[in-house]
Amino acid sequence: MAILRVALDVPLNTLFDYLAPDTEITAQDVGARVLVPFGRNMMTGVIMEVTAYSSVPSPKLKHAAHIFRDVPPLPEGLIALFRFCSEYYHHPLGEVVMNGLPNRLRSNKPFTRKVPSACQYGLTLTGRKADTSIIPARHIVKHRLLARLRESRVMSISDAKQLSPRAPKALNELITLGWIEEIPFAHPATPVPAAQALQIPVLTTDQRNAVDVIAPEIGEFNTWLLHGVTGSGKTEVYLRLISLVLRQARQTLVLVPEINLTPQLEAVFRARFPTLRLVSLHSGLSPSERAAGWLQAQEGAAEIVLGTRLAVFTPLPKLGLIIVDEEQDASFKQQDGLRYSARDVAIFRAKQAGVPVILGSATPSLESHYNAVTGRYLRLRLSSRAVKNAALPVVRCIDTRAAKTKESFSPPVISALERCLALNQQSLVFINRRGYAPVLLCKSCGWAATCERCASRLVVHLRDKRLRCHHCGHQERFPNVCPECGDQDVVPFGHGTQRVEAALAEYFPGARIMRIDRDSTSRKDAWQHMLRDIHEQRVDILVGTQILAKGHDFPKLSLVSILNSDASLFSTDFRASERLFAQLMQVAGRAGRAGIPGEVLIQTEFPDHPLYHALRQHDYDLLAQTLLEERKTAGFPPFVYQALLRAEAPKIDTALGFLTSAVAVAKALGEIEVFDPVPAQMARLKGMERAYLLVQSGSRKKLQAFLGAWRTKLDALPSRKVRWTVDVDPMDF
Ligand SMILES: Nc1ncnc2c1ncn2[C@@H]1O[C@H](COP(=O)(O)OP(=O)(O)OP(=O)(O)O)[C@@H](O)[C@H]1O
Ligand SMILES: [Zn+2]
Repeated sequence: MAILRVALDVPLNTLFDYLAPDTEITAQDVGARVLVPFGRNMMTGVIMEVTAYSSVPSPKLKHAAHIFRDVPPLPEGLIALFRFCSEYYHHPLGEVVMNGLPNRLRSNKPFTRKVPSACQYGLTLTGRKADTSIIPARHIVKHRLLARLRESRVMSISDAKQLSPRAPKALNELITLGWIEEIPFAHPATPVPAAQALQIPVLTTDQRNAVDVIAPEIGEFNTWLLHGVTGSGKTEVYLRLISLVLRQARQTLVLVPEINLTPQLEAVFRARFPTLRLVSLHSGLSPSERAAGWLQAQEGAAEIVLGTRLAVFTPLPKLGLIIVDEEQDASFKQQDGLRYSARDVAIFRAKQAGVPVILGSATPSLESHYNAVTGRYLRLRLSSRAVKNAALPVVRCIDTRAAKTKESFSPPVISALERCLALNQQSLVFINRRGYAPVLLCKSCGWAATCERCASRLVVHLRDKRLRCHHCGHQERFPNVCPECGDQDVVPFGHGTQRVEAALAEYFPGARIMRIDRDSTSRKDAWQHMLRDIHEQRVDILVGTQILAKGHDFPKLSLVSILNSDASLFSTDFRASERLFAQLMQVAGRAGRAGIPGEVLIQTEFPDHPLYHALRQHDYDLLAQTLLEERKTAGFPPFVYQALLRAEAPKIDTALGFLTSAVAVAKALGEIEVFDPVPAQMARLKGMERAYLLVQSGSRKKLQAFLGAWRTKLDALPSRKVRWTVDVDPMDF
């Protein structure tokens, strides 16, 4: 009887053998989900191999209970991708595979497909060209449907029923005729910016060049770095390339760092390709929506899959192109479980499929920049703004040692905001801290409210009178008196978005102010409404965190004020400068994108810092070169390859003890640089004490070989009460 080798969601680096439940097992069943007994429970896994032999003695082998044939098995390419991730990230294969599936497909129940309620109809190419007079005039409903579709391009079933109760029947007949097709995807509620909806712009010279260089190579693997200044029209380059891929009837995968960027991009794609079949995949979907989108991708029906990092594991049988927008963004890296970088997995995937991958950014990561310098990636530049007469904004530093701030605002920033209001233009105030104030302090004894489960301060949320931990979500009521000394003088200290919003309301009572951070956008659809209000100019001043910093295109926005970013200038994290620069360049890049001159004001006590200097000059290359030299001297990535062994335990000594044994094992394996175990920067998180151990090498191959051998030894170490994981190419320490 055939043996199934099954991947299960358990932290053991092995597959599990089961006897097949029936005799009709073939190699075709590789990739199918299967229900198996595991311990005392039943679990759903994925069949990775079908073989004739097992090393498990046959009396011990159990029968698998059931093979799900409700959806097609995972394609070979996806299984290969999972294997690659398991090997490269040294993470158990079963967890990798199951983590890559939508939740609904991980459950022990078969998947039943709901007919998508938001099904849409559109004209096919034949339908668009057809001579409607061949349909008899008495078929009024059909004529009405066709006329309506010529006008609005798509309609839902309820739109159709409004035309006539007989519309569903007429639609079906037109589908049979090949004039109309079903587009089983919901359309966004986001407004399409009018200019984009109507006309296709003439490419700028830089855009033309980028398209002309990439287009002939569209059938081949290459990593392209599309390095274009903010507002240079990278999206238009994507659109032109996507249209080539659509013509070949192949699929495009588009990855963005933030869920908030999906509606805008989705609207742009739909405006350009009205009958496009697009699915969005991100964490904001219900489990069945996500599973439905995933299956449409797997069936090849979705022409574009647009999503956040998890979308990199979508099955795409006809993959033709991958785009990673804002490739430098840290949110492409998963920070728990399988700690993968969606950008790096995307590159592997493109290579595997023999298709190009485009990394787009105004501020490429130093790794990608270095890869372009050394020729591993092919760089294309877009060096000016795309819109006629739009120039990069003027960036100025306001020295707050001279221009003292009041409630976060210096006089020059206040006057600039005033001018902007008077001109009826929009402005953006950037502060990278949500909540009202980052700390609650007792002025009498110096007590500060801290989280009981994390090594962090509690953030003051004044509106709901609560203190919140931004790391674990813990909340508590506001104390009326200091719990330490009983004094009543407990006050919020420092500034967050809510406090800045309140201060602005005092400064400008007549202005329409909108705060945009994770708190204000958490309600479903909130962001869509906010976007519309911004586009339709029902907002004067935006106050926001990094959510607002990247990717957005708000034509009426002319002023960006950055309130306080000095703290990151002197961080101990070697990536801090790179990140700060990217973030500020991105946020500055929101100003003056559509021809109104843009201005950026940075409040700082260190106006002479090289980072601000580079920012004023819009000189990415200069800063990148300086940072690369620093990294080279210090022996940091991209000149070395790193991995962290992370350990957590209820007591820090337990975690450090485990890591100390790991050091001994590592040193015995040799040929690798091994550092001392240290407590993590956030030493306590969610009640666990955390520490890590860094290993690195100048050769990725050597590091990989070492990690393979090390892992096996680590598995054998006593590790009671310790949870540990390997983090390859770590981003945070
Ligand atoms: N060839 C063109 N002619 C005129 N306008 C254009 C052209 N290409 C793009 N645009 C417009 O330029 C604006 C900026 O484009 P886009 O948002 O793609 O920039 P970007 O390169 O992605 O910038 P960022 O990195 O800041 O997100 C958009 O409003 C877009 O419609
Ligand atoms: Zn906490």
